[in-house]
Amino acid sequence: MVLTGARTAGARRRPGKARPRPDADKSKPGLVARQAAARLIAAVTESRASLDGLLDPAGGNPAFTGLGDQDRLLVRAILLSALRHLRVIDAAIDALVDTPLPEGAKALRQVLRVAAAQILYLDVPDRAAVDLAVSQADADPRNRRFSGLVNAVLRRLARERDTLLPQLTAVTPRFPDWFENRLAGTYGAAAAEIVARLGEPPAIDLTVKSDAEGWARRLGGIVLPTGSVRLGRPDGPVSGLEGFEEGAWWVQDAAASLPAQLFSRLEGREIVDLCAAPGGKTAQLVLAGARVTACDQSATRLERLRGNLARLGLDVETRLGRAQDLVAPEGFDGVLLDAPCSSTGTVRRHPDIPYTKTPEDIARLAVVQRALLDHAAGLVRPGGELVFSNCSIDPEEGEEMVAGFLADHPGWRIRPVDPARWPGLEGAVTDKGEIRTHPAMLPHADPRLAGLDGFYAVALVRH
Ligand SMILES: C[S@@+](CC[C@H](N)C(=O)[O-])C[C@H]1O[C@@H](n2cnc3c(N)ncnc32)[C@H](O)[C@@H]1O
Repeated sequence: MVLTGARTAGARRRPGKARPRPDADKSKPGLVARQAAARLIAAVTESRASLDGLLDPAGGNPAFTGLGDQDRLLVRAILLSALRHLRVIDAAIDALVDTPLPEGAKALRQVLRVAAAQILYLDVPDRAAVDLAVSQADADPRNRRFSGLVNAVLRRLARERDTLLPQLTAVTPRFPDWFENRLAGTYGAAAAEIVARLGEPPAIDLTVKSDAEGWARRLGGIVLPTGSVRLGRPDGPVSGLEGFEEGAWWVQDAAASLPAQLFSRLEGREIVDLCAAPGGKTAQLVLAGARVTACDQSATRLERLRGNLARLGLDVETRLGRAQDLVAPEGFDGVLLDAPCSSTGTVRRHPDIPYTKTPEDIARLAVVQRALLDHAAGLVRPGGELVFSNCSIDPEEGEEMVAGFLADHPGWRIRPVDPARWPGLEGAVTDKGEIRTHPAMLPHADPRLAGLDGFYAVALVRH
C-alpha cells in the first residue's frame, strides 16, 4: 500500500476558514477532556509518570481531578486505549503525513494520539473526534499552525481506518522494544501470546467469602480453579454489583489470590503482612482465621486497607511503617511479603507500565526485594513459613532473586506447590515448586474470560 499523506508544512489552515479564537474553543463541550488526555499521555510518555498516580482522585493531576465524572470516564477510556495501542497509533500518524512530524512537535503528536485513539478504538463519532482535535490544536499556540494538518490527517485516518488498522496491527510491535525483548528472552515461544494478552483489558475477578458457585450464578460469572469468580467486563462500577455493600466479596485478580493460599495453615496463627495495602491478601488471611498484623509504609494506602477490611467486616491490626524497620523479637508464625515491584504482570490494567518502567527499574527493585526478603526471614519463628510474591512478570524480581536468597541462606528451602492443586493451572507451577503465572494462562473460548495477571509466589520454610 502506498500511503501519501498530509504535509507537516503547508497544510496549515483550512482555506476560507477564519482562525477560531482560542478562548471561544475553551467552552466547546468535550474539549477540556481532550486537552487533559493529551497532557496526561505526555506525562506518561515524556516524564514517565504513572497513570495510577495521575488519575488518583485524591492526589492526582489537576487536569484530571478537576474534571466532572463523565469527562473522567472519557479521559480514562482514551488513555487506556491510547496506551494499549500507542505504537499502532503512532504508526498510523506517521503513515499519513508526507513529511515526518518535527522532532520537537511533541504537543502536536499528543493531540493526534488522543484523536486517533477515539477514531480507531472508541465509540466516539469520527467527526466529533476530528473537530475537537482541530479546536485543541487551534487553542494551543504551539499547535495552532498545524490545525490544517490535524484536520487532514485525522479525516484520512477515519476514511482509511478499515484497511489501515489491520495492516498496521499485523506489522507493528505492541509494546516498546525493551519490554517485548525481555518477554521473548524469558518466555520464548509463549511470548507472542503473552504480549497479545497483555494488550487486552482483563476480566474482573472477585474473591468471595464463601459460595463461589452461588455468586457466579447471581453475578453471571464463572468459577475459576483458584476459587475466584470471574465476571468478564461488567458495565459500570463494581460497587454497583450485588454483594458489594454487604462485603460478600472483593476485587482481586485470580493470580493475586494465590500467594495467601500458599500458607500451609492459617487458622489461629499469627501472621504479619508486610506490604499489605490495599489489603486483598490481608483479607484472605483474616478470612482463613489468622490473626493478622497488616503493615504498610504508606499512610494513605493503609487507610484504604482499613476501609476495605471494614467493608468486608474483617478485623485486622494495622501498623504504619517500613517493613525493614519492623522489629518483633518473638517473631511470627508466618510472614507474607508481597513486595513492591515493577508491576509488569499487570500491564493489562496498567498499560502505562512499559512506558514508565525501565530495565534499570527492574534491577533496582530486585535489590529492594532482596533486602526486604532478608529482613522478613528474620521475623519468622522457628517452624514458621515465609511467602514471597509480587506482580512482576520478570524472573529478575522472582525466580532469580529467590535463588540468590536461597544460595545465601542455606537454612531455608522452597516448600514446593503440588501442580495438581489448581486443576487447569498445572503450568503455573515451576520445576522447583514456585508459582509463575502469566496472561496467556487460563485460556477461554470467550477472550473476555481468559488470562491472568503475571505473578510470582513462593513458600519458603526453614530446614
Ligand atoms: C504490591 S502492593 C501490595 C498489595 C497488597 N499486598 C494486596 O494484596 O492488596 C505493595 C505495597 O507495599 C508498600 N510498600 C512498599 N515498600 C514498602 C516498605 N519498604 N515497607 C512497607 N510497605 C512498603 C506500598 O505502599 C504498597 O502498598
